[in-house]
Amino acid sequence: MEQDAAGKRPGTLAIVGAGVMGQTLLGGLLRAGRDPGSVLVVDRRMGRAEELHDRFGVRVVSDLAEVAAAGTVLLVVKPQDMADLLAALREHLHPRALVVSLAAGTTTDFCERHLPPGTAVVRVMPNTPSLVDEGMAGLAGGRHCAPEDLSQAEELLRSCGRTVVLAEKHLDAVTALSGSGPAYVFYVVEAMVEAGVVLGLPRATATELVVQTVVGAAAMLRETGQHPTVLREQVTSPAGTTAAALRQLDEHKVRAAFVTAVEAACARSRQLSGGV
Ligand SMILES: NC(=O)C1=CN([C@@H]2O[C@H](COP(=O)(O)OP(=O)(O)OC[C@H]3O[C@@H](n4cnc5c(N)ncnc54)[C@H](O)[C@@H]3O)[C@@H](O)[C@H]2O)C=CC1
Ligand SMILES: O=C(O)[C@@H]1CCC=N1
Repeated sequence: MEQDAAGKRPGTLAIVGAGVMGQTLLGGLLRAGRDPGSVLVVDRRMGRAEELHDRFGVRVVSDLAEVAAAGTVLLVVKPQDMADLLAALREHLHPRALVVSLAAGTTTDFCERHLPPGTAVVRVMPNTPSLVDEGMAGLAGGRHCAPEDLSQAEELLRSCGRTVVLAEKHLDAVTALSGSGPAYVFYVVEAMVEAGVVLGLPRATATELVVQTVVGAAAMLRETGQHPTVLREQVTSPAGTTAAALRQLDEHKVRAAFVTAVEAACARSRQLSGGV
């Protein structure tokens, strides 16, 4: 966001937390053309931060005081670490800083209560396919967040995938669906590969068959725009093999299991807002 001359938001971006998601976002931002010199990475594990310096050429520090130079601060630590981080960050935040939190279950209200009054906060729920620029992120702005702040956060996340802006009350559902979603897909892939091995296929062949099937099915969903039910019916010949398999999935209540699993993830996201 462009501010008046007296209070321009600095262009430097700080990523606090260089774990799985921090590295994923960093990679996406650099692939999208961001200058490594404009990115500062902070992690309390110095060894980890050094790895990222060697790999990406970004500046890496362990001292939160350095974040004061950054106009945009991405918080990518575990939800349980957020309260301590926010308390430590408070005195080091640039007065015009935009804070973008990626912590599951952590509300903008929680962040705002720990930060200087009036701080613009955006809550984001990304997912790991950002690693291959196929991420999906849901975003919601906090109380002091201007439309320009939200656009700035969206632009950051668009460097590695798609974005959707929605009311914060929906972010626990987003967390349960697309945040955790890649794990459900990997779980299904694991189960299908195991089935192939049971049927006597070499594991590598089973894996190739399943991975390409999942990629192909996902591409069909996106490219045809057809409803999944229609696409499923196209595969299901009367009295054929697919019908025999789907009957077993229904008998084992797999569809219902998915609904209750996603509900459990959503409930857990809500619980995390209490810091537990
Ligand atoms: N892994 C995933 O699929 C997704 C994770 N998230 C969210 O992203 C956040 C990070 O998750 P991961 O990257 O998986 O965790 P992680 O454990 O891999 O990384 C967290 C990093 O934060 C660092 N850290 C913790 N406290 C710190 C502090 N006070 N100062 C500096 N560094 C600190 C840790 O040393 C660690 O390197 C979580 O809040 C999670 O809910 C969101 C969407 C997807
Ligand atoms: O499992 C978790 O808590 C995080 C949030 C979404 C994906 N991983």
